[in-house]
Amino acid sequence: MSRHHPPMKTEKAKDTVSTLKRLFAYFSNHQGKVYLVLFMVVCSSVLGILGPYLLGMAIDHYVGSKQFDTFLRFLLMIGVVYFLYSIISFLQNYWMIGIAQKTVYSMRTDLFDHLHKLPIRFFDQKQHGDLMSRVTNDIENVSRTLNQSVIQVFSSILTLTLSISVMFYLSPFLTFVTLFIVPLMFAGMKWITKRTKRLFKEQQQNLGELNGFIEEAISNQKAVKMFSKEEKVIEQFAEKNEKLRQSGFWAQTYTGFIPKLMNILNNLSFTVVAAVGGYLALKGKISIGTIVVFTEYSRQFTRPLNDLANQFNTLLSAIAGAERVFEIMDLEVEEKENEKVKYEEFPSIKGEVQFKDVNFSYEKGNPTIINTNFHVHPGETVAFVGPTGSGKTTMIHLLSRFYDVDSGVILMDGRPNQTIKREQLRKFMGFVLQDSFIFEGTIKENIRYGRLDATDEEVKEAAKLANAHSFIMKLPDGYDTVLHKGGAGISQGQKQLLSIARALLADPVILILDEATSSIDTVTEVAIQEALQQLMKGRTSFVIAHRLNTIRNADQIFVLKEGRIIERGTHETLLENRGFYYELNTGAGTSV
Ligand SMILES: Nc1ncnc2c1ncn2[C@@H]1O[C@H](COP(=O)(O)OP(=O)(O)OP(=O)(O)O)[C@@H](O)[C@H]1O
Repeated sequence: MSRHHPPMKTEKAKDTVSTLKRLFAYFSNHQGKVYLVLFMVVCSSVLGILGPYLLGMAIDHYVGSKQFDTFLRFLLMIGVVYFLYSIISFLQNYWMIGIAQKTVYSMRTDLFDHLHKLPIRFFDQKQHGDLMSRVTNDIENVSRTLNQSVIQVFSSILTLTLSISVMFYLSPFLTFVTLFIVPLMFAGMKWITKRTKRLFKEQQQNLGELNGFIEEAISNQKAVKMFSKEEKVIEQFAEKNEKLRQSGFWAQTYTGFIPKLMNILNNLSFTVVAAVGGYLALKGKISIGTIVVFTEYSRQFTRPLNDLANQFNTLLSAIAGAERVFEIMDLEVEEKENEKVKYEEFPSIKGEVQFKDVNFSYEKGNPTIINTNFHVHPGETVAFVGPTGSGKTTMIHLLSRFYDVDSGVILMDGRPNQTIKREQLRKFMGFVLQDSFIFEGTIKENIRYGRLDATDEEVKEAAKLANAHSFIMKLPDGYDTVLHKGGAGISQGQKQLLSIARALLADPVILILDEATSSIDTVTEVAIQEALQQLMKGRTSFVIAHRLNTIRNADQIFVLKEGRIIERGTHETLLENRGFYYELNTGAGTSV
């Protein structure tokens, strides 16, 4: 079956407010701590404002009235204020990191859980690297922002409000002079952020695409080498890498403008405040202490604006990341499609399967399975044969409800399969697929995957029935030999024997078998054939058959062509008919 990658769509501008709301909803699970952190932020902001104010008072007492004692008392107070400020700042960050980590932990769990409930259709269409990028990069982005930015944004807003209030109290005129840079800042920031939001999203999208490509290139290394496509792959990689470089370059360049712009405005504000303040002091309108408070605040006050501007970008990229995460979480889960259906409990089934007028298409207007009818009795073996693309794998997809029919019905023991929960349905089914699924773990664990509560003895029993025991015993650690992902280190045939053992252990009522096409040495081939006979015994078996032996033993053969069953019968009757099946067998047509 081929995997289809639709071209990446350019993403629409999304709803920032609702994304933020959803992010905050995650916070509400830790309400107590959030309030505590907010309280601390208030304390640290007040202390941060108090420091310069006290410094101004100290200077006025010293310079103005030469009261050295009071001056010293003020200095001591300043020391205490800054000490408390540091302690509280540390604690607020400590608590915030705790909240942030728990929040992203929940998001990651929710996303991963949701991914597992999504229909196969989604995975068939989505680039895996892009998904990986959402589970890792995007969540990491959110995590980083929550760790650092949220507190900064809050404390910046508070500091701004407080410092402006104190400035007004001290000298409204000088406050207006200080505030003249604010509109300049906003105008500059707006100009920059308008570009950066789009660029950040582009950068993340390009990163997702590149990751997808890398994942594919690495997992298909053999094929790449076999077809000598290294250069082509490197070329494609370079193209995607270049795209990422460009979007990264522009996103970072524009972001880099922000601190520079702030710096210029900062210095400008400082100069103006010093000049106008000095003039007012000379005129006796304000004290030297007030100028000190203003110059301190003008920095205090541009710093939070500065921080806000810096954090704004981090926030934007985190919001873009969160949006991408929520996008996946909003996709409909498999079961939800049929919320209206009343599910029936099925303790067991006999294995009778019926297709009634089944029609199905992956894409509208392009039917893949057309008007299909058949009836399979419990314990029968059915072989699907037909040229490539004729719909054999799709039949398996429908049987296992990876996809649901568009019209018609599939009956299991006489009941529509859509009234059986997928999870339960798949418990009745066992799968032995072309690409034997081997994960990193011991042989024992790999076989036990079929039924997790099986004892060691049962695992061994299944391996014996599957003709796998003897090769396992020849491995250095026997059943405890560790296999690597994909089963590197053991042969194709041995992998198949393991997956047969796994299926035997699961003891399904219905067996789905996608026979491997790869040729295997005769001894292993015989072992596999025997093991399969053992496995199919007494079960309803659906086989995408490639081996003549399997086809010959089938009770019913369905010959598929372009989504229709065009012939059906046993091997002998079909050969006698001298139709399409006969052509396939004699090699006149496409091979089976
Ligand atoms: N996920 C999918 N999305 C869209 N079209 C698909 C998808 N999977 C398969 N198809 C298309 O449906 C048709 C039937 O595919 P299917 O995989 O069932 O064929 P097959 O008989 O199993 O072929 P093969 O012997 O090559 O595995 C093909 O035209 C294929 O391109």
